[in-house]
Amino acid sequence: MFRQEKLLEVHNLQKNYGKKNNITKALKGVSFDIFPGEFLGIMGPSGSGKTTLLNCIATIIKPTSGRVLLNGKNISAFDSKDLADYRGSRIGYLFQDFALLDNLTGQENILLPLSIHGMDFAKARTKLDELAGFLEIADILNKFPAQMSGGQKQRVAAARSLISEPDIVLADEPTGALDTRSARILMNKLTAINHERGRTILMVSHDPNATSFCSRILFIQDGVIFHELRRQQDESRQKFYERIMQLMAQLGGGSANVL
Ligand SMILES: Nc1ncnc2c1ncn2[C@@H]1O[C@H](COP(=O)(O)OP(=O)(O)OP(=O)(O)O)[C@@H](O)[C@H]1O
Repeated sequence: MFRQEKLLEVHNLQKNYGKKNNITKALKGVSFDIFPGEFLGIMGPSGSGKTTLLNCIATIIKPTSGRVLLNGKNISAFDSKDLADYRGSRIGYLFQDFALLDNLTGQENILLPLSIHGMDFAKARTKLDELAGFLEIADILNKFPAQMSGGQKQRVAAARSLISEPDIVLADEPTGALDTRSARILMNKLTAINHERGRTILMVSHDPNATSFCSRILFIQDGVIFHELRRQQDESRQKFYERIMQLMAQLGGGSANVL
């Protein structure tokens, strides 16, 4: 029988902050797999460990114990060259607050990772033009972040996260700083990146409107994954949203309609 290879494996990840009498156990043994082409959401309330989990996968922070494997390779065993390649090319990162450099234009922000990791200029230019068209940011490429709307900034950040054609895009509350309309535009773009381009996405969010775009959602609370929801084939986003809300009703309230 055909068995799909796992793209990313998270094995029993634990992360403690602080020392001795003042320890916060942010992750208490988190395990899951991501398959190529998935759009996986991680949902959980504030302080449940979502950003900690994403930052361990991105190697921004070091887990206390446990392993993360990309294409079967343990990322904590990478030498400095493999680690630079992993951070620079194999993963793309989308932050809630965009993390654009204020003194660089949109285009310069997008191309920055490539100039650090040395992609061929002509290839980068072609890729930039293609992404700018797709993300509808072609007319703001020469603007500075202060001259862009929140939605435009996040689409520039999305282009930056995709320019190196990473194996996986890690998104941390990418709609958190956006109004409802900009959030929906961004989520539609991320969905198209996933559906039409087959790019794998791991997105953490506490917002059911955002995660209703995902194909599967893991729920985390107090550093532990406790439930999984899978979007059925042909299930509408409204129906999936309602199932997310039903589950969340056990933890708190919410609105019955997608935004
Ligand atoms: N650098 C740190 N030092 C100490 N404790 C931390 C640190 N970073 C996070 N924590 C704690 O770890 C726990 C998990 O935090 P984390 O930021 O991963 O949660 P989150 O689910 O992303 O929350 P939010 O949705 O509010 O961003 C929280 O109790 C938090 O206070």
